[in-house]
Amino acid sequence: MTAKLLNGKELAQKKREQLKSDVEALTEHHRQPGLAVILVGEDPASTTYVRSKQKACEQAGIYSVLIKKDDTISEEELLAEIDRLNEDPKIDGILVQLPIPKHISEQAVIERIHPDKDVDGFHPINIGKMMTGEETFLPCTPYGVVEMLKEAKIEIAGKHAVIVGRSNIVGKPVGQLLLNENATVTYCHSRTKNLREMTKQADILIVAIGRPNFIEAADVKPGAVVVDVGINRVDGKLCGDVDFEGVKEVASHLTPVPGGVGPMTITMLLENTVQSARKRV
Ligand SMILES: NC(=O)C1=CN([C@@H]2O[C@H](COP(=O)(O)OP(=O)(O)OC[C@H]3O[C@@H](n4cnc5c(N)ncnc54)[C@H](OP(=O)(O)O)[C@@H]3O)[C@@H](O)[C@H]2O)C=CC1
Ligand SMILES: Nc1nc(=O)c2c([nH]1)NC[C@@H]1CN(c3ccc(C(=O)N[C@@H](CCC(=O)O)C(=O)O)cc3)C=[N+]21
Ligand SMILES: [Mg+2]
Repeated sequence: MTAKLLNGKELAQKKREQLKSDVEALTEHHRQPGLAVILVGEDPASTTYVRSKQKACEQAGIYSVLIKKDDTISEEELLAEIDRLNEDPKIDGILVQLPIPKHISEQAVIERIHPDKDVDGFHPINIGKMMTGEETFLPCTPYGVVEMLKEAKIEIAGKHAVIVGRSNIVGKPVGQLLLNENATVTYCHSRTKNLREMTKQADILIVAIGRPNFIEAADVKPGAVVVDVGINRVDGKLCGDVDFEGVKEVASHLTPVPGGVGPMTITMLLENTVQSARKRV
């Protein structure tokens, strides 16, 4: 068996074309959507991601500002910057690139962003709305994963989804979104016993741990849908948390890294920004 590729890059491109015309219409009739990205420090991976977000905004016609801060910035100064953007009428979305330096509270920063400009979907109010199924900004990576499954017409309702990883930005919310779509959800993490027995029971397996090639063919049920969220650099090359070559022989569908979930994350950020602009007019 050879898995069908879930091509995130292609779907991301298609969605960005649609967004581009939505942005044109908004700009013409109301106002150009705007995104502010705050980057603290000079971590090379973060710098690269932020650059791709900016490039994507530019291509879609979204106004974007990058606010670069030294990694010695105080929490107070960073919060004051967020206050300023909360008030700025040109800005519909605010994103603080994570991780941030340890002397600044991540929770304080996330909670300072006005929930109506929280295009990452990380604010507790928006997380609460996601849990109760109210309309809100959905976290970009989980949102992108669900969009990819829907595009491929993969049935979610009634399926057993196993999530490996329970971070606030990926694992927990992706499980919640799949639950909202009526999947039966199991979470696995670093304290899970017999993890590889669990993953073998998944109809839909989502892996987000940051361990290169952790999930192997023997951990996957034949015919399962496998979504690899992991981004790892090994000898200067990108790879996921799933052993692509092995798993593609047992899975029915599989995301590549790069070109899978990553480009969808950025596209859903653009979507959330446009959604925010629309609500503001
Ligand atoms: N493609 C994309 O758009 C995105 C990709 N990523 C990538 O996804 C990966 C995960 O990111 P993120 O969620 O932020 O990571 P975190 O480091 O915040 O969380 C990792 C999670 O994986 C669990 N874990 C770690 N090692 C193991 C193990 N050996 N067995 C079982 N569980 C384990 C941890 O368990 P515990 O809670 O018990 O510690 C934790 O829940 C990274 O590679 C990251 O780069 C992240 C965001 C977006
Ligand atoms: N506030 C905040 N919001 C985030 O959404 C956020 C964050 N902080 N911190 C870091 C993680 C990681 N993340 C990625 C986005 C795009 C790709 C992506 O485009 N990946 C490409 C490859 C990129 C490359 O070549 O390095 C791909 O998979 O094809 C990856 C990872 C968003 N994150
Ligand atoms: Mg994390």
